[in-house]
Amino acid sequence: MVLEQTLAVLLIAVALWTIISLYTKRNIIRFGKKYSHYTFYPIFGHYFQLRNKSMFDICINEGIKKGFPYGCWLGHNFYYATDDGEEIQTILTHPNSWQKSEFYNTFRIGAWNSILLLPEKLWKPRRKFLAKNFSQPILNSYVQIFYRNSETLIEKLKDVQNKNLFETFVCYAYDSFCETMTNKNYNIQTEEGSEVVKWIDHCQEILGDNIVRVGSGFFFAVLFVLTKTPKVFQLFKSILLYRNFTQQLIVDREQELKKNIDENKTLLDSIIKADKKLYFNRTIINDELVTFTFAAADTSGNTLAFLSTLLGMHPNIQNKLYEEILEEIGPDRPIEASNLHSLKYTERVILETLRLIPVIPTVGRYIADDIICGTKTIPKGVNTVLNIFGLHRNKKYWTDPLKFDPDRFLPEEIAKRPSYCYFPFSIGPRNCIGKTYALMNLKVAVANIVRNYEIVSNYKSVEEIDFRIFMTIKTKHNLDCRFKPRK
Ligand code: HEM
Repeated sequence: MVLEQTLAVLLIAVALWTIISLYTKRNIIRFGKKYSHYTFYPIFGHYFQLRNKSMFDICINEGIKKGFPYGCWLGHNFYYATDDGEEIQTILTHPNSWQKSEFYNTFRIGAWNSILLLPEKLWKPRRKFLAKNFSQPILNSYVQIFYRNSETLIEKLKDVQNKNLFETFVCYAYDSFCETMTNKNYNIQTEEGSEVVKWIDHCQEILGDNIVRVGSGFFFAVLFVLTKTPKVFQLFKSILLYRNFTQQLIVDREQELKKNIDENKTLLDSIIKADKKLYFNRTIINDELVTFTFAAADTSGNTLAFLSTLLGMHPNIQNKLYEEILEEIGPDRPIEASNLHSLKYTERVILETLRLIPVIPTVGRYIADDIICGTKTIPKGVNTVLNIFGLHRNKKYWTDPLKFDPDRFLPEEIAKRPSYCYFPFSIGPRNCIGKTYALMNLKVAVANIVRNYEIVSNYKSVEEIDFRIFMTIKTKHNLDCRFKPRK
């Protein structure tokens, strides 16, 4: 009797929730009809049609196959995906879209309270405070750290051959970033530390493969926990191990600061010493460090793996790059901050890599109030998926988009196209805080790799590369990319 009554109450509650939710979302349902290709079921949305699809399928492949813009319902959350530059620019710079799309909530499992996810009011002071640590003189002082770690990378590349390419480069990026944070080298490239990279990759793979199950709302997330318990266990284990690693960085640095109270050199120092209104406990400091280490290292490391492969596929571009590096720096001189500005071709190669394979392929914003985009009004409550990957390959803006051509970034070529067709670091208030840091780090690594190795790859086209994504982009297979010592 009690069971029957409980079930009846539950059913009534679900029915009521469904009716209220559908009523409050009636504008979105009307809007969504124009863009979705599947039948919408109350409670489930497009769960049945999409549940086995990965994040890459949903955010990118669906749009490529069926055309952008398109929409889908994950439970009662509607997602609108676009690859139109003007729309993307309007949304990213609009005051009604400060908040991140619902799918970012999956990131909360690892870092609840970081700059990436904070609501506008809390985000503003934190961003202002953190941005001070990215001034040009501070970044210049990091170049010797990048260079020292790139020397270790050169050694590691001797025996990387095809396998673990992402791991090798991401480890380099972790070593660099952790040292700029703590003034200490964690030897992630050479010691057991590379486990850190495996844990974070594991989390991305599980979440990327199960995004529909995890991102369709509370009921489906519970269903995911119940039906995929071993995966959930692995996910939480990896997150915990990763958080322990970043926690150790904080403890180590705090001890250093106790020995020398005047020291205040790094971003982590300023977070540790910050006004307690910004970072009021150790958990929040760790949330920030989890976000920063991941945002800095996974992005830069994956970009280096793709850039090397693209150079291997294009020997002419590689030779031109090699000539610039020999001319501007020489075959074995240490790379210094003053060298970086003159590496113009190197910069074009990096920018073109980030066009063809943007390491953060989509960003998302929640529409807090109606936004007018040209002739269309995107209603309040829509989650947008702003498809940087699609934008960077959109034929409306790029001729022969799959061709790797760094000269697209010559100043005269940039002037010919609209400013809104290239956003690898996003734009607007919540753009990448580490853009200059990333470009400097990448330049040092690329210059050192190319003057030491000739890179070879057998791919004929980027279409041979099969991608997978969660927050960042990787591949489903090892990349075909080999490094032959130049001397
Ligand atoms: C190739 C390298 C990189 C690329 C392509 C990249 C790209 C991006 C993009 C597209 C966003 C916007 C994300 C969103 O809207 O949800 C972002 C945000 C962010 N990036 Fe980067 N990033 C790179 C490297 C870095 C580095 C080196 C750092 C740190 C030193 C960093 C720290 C961050 C942080 C903290 C945010 C969140 C900013 C905020 O919400 O205020 N990134 N990045």
